[in-house]
Amino acid sequence: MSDKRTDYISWDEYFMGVAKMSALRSKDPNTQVGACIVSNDNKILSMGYNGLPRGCSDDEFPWAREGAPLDNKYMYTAHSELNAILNYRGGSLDNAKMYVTLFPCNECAKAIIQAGIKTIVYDCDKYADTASVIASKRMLNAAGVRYYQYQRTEREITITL
Ligand SMILES: O=c1ccn([C@H]2C[C@H](O)[C@@H](COP(=O)(O)O)O2)c(=O)[nH]1
Ligand SMILES: [Zn+2]
Repeated sequence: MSDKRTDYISWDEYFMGVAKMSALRSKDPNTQVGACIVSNDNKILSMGYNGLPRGCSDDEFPWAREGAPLDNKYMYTAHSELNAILNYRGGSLDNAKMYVTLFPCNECAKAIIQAGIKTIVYDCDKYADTASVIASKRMLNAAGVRYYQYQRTEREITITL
């Protein structure tokens, strides 16, 4: 009889866990988003989280949600999905899968489609009623990108760092 552990995490828990861990790097006070791109043979290819572009100080640019366009975060934040795509230093992302903690917006959907990613596994869809997410789903459907919601297992993991 084998002594193999049986309570190891599943692939989905592993990759969504990595996406959630990446999100912890975000400085956004309201919504932290993490993404993890995975190959067909379950290799992690890249990761990303929402944050300011290189050279743009986290302390100098605004994090507010409200106010004039130049005084809130939306003009400046690079989204986690785009960062994960841009962080990839290998060849092609054709047929890869993306695990992401928030459903991708329309701009990220464009980048995902153009990168050749074919599957999205998302956790939260809190902006489902917005034009951005409706447009995103319309483009993903047209482009044949499959997406489905991560099924939470409610497993809790404590990591001492
Ligand atoms: O596809 C997406 C959509 C949004 N984000 C980031 C951009 C912002 O930093 C937050 C959203 O902030 P709210 O305060 O919830 O409006 O999420 C992303 O990374 N990817
Ligand atoms: Zn986006």
